[in-house]
Amino acid sequence: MEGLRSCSSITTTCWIAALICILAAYVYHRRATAWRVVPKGIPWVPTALLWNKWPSNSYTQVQAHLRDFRSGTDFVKEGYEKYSKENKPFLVPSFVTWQPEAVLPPSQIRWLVEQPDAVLSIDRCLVKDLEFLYTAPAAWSFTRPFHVEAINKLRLDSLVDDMAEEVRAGIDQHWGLDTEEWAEVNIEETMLHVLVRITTRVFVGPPLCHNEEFTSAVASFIEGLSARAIFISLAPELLRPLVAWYLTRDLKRWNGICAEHMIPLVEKEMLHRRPSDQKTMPPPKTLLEQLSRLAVRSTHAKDRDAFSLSSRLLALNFVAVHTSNHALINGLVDIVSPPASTEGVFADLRAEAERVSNQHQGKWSKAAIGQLFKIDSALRESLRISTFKARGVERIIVKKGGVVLPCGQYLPEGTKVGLPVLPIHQDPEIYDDANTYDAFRFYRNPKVAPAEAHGRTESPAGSGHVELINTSETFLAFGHGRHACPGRFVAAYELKLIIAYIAMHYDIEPLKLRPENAKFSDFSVGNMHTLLIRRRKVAA
Ligand code: HEM
Repeated sequence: MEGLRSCSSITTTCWIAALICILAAYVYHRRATAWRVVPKGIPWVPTALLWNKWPSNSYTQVQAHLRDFRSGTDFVKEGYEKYSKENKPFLVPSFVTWQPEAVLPPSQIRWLVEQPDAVLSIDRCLVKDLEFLYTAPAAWSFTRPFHVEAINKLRLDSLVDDMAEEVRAGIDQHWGLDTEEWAEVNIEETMLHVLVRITTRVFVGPPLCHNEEFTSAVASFIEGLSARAIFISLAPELLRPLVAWYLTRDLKRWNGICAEHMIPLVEKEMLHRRPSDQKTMPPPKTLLEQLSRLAVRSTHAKDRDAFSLSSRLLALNFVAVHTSNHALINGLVDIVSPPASTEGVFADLRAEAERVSNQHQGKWSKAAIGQLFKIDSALRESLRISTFKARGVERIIVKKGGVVLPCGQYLPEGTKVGLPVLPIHQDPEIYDDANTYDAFRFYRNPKVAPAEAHGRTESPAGSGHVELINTSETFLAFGHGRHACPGRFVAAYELKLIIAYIAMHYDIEPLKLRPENAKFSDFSVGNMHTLLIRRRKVAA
């Protein structure tokens, strides 16, 4: 009897413990998913799901997020035609973050980019999309995002020589010097290493940028981060810390290797660049020097932490190389595929690069790069038509109580908002023959897009050339407004130098068809594209 009673009291205790665990898990889950805000009163795209229902309940929302994996870009295009043209926002699912996004119409671009950070936050968005709190936690331990200021302050004219040297050494190494045999190269893999070379040269300078242990840790971190971020965001909230701990072990190791190399440099910089020293010191050249100089001015210990600064530099390396690599893969493929390949675009770019290089005695400078108008246009056109993400200029509403859009729609705090970037870039009402890659569209056509008049720079021929780095409401590859990509000037220099070098020194077998990119959610990325290349004999 006594035994039975104690057995039943153990069972009761187990039940109570289980109930407490379930309740705790439920509370944790509710709190952890609270950021996934679903605003009310906005139409969803896709409009037709199973049983023709909008994603109005959890089950149909899960379906929508799953369908986004295959059709994310189509959803944005569908919503653009159906709602954006009527100046209305629409809601799309996301397989990557599982947070719906309110896509605002073009008529609200100005409103979006003019909102202060206390209303719409780009940082919250970046941190969530790349799961930076798990993938690069120390990089976000700061009170002020002065890395943007540091990038803006880079004196690129003093870095052109260094960048050109890395372009030459990197491409020679990865594409080879064989002038007899054609070789097959994977653009993504080879260009990643070239871009890591250039970026580390700009970020940390020599000799560290030539240290193999350091650069291979940087490359591994860059290659490994995105996929891990996606897997972490797919994990159930409850298991996420555990999954993230497991998946980020290598990222932490690579971060540690990089930190070991960077911390002594950061500390040395900070030692020598106290505010009182700064007037007498030569201007900083690398991003590490810029960042350290801004860090010592901060009154917050967090901002001056050397490990956090080195992690921030590594995270920036990821942002810089990852985006530039997509731009470069698409740029190269667009240039050597029809219609550009049948129009002799590559030969035109070669002629321009050789002419400009000869005019400047083979020495690249800010002025010389500024004369590569056709290369500039070919790259901008590729970013227009082959934008690697269909939605962009994304922000999270951080204002307590939410915001009211210019159309009167209320969006609660925590809602993610963005713009239909790809549909705008491919809208025939904005760009003539919008679905065709027209390499010299921005070089020759002064009426390319009326809204782009702002910030336009004229080419010597007065052709109304619109520069790669110009952002506008109709060209959003670098975002637009206050948070437009601060690294686009660096990117423009490196991409133009790379295309010029390739055009001058390599033949590329034209492709018969533009190879398809890999598409998932609203992403469209290079799909291990390969090229047949051969070193030219004639080039000096
Ligand atoms: C072709 C190459 C690149 C592309 C297409 C690109 C694109 C973008 C885009 C679309 C944004 C978001 C803008 C917005 O939401 O308004 C952005 C932000 C940013 N980019 Fe780039 N980027 C490129 C290269 C770089 C490079 C080389 C660097 C660093 C040197 C860099 C650093 C950043 C930073 C720090 C931000 C955040 C800006 C902020 O918080 O205000 N990017 N970039």
